[in-house]
Amino acid sequence: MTTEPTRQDLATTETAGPGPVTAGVTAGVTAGPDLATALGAESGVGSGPGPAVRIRGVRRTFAAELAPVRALRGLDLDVAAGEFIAVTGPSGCGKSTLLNVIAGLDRVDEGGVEVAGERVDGRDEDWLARFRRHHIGFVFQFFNLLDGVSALDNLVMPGVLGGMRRRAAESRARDLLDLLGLGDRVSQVPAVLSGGQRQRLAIARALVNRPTLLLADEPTGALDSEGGLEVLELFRRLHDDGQTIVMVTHSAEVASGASRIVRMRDGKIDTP
Ligand SMILES: Nc1ncnc2c1ncn2[C@@H]1O[C@H](COP(=O)(O)OP(=O)(O)OP(=O)(O)O)[C@@H](O)[C@H]1O
Repeated sequence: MTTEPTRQDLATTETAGPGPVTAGVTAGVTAGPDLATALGAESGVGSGPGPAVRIRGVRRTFAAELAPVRALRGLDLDVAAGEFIAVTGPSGCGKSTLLNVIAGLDRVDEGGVEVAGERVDGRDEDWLARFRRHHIGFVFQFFNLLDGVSALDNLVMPGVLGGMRRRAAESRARDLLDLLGLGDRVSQVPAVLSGGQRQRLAIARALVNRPTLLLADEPTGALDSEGGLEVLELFRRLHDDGQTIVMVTHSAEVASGASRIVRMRDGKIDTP
């Protein structure tokens, strides 16, 4: 049976704070004082006094041929607004499922998920699609870019879908491409870009609608070490400018660039 915790259940539980930044890296991404402006006023703010993400008692079990797979087993997690957390843990411990649940891409069987002060679990698909458009930027391991269209249009399309007029979306897209060191690539298709450039393009796309929360599932997993460090450096800049980021990674080096490392084991948080 599914049990629904009330908003009060979620709100009355303790909130974890951000930890120290543990490491720094350098890479060839264009630095710029305008990044905070480009991100916009909504970035990094859980649009309310509470944490950006608040998860309580979440369970998610998948049907499987042999036996049900208990991917999340009563998981609790808080992410403060402006935090950059790295989620690590062995293969199959539930990291991607956790991201999907935060984004409302997967449902929960039990427990509660709040993002930017809004209850996400138990919503219908239309509500979730709208919510994601305004609050969530998702970065995937294999980029998930539109192959047949230019770098610019890869950004303009989600901007227009997010409610911007085409001209405004184009202007925002150009700004982001400039800031992420892709200003000379606007009319190129993803296929001619390097892996690192494709991932930067995917990050730019995720930022178009000024998301409250940037979620990244193994964003450096398909890149060589230089490309991976570039992406990490970019995340650190975004974090410095107030962007809240939850990143899943297998790499200890990449994880050490986050402001807090959260370890998962057997569908739960191992280190709160
Ligand atoms: N849609 C699904 N249907 C069935 N089982 C699933 C589904 N999604 C995930 N699982 C299972 O749930 C468990 C957790 O999967 P998840 O992808 O969240 O783990 P992970 O920690 O991200 O793993 P990895 O590090 O290998 O990517 C795994 O055993 C996986 O096979």
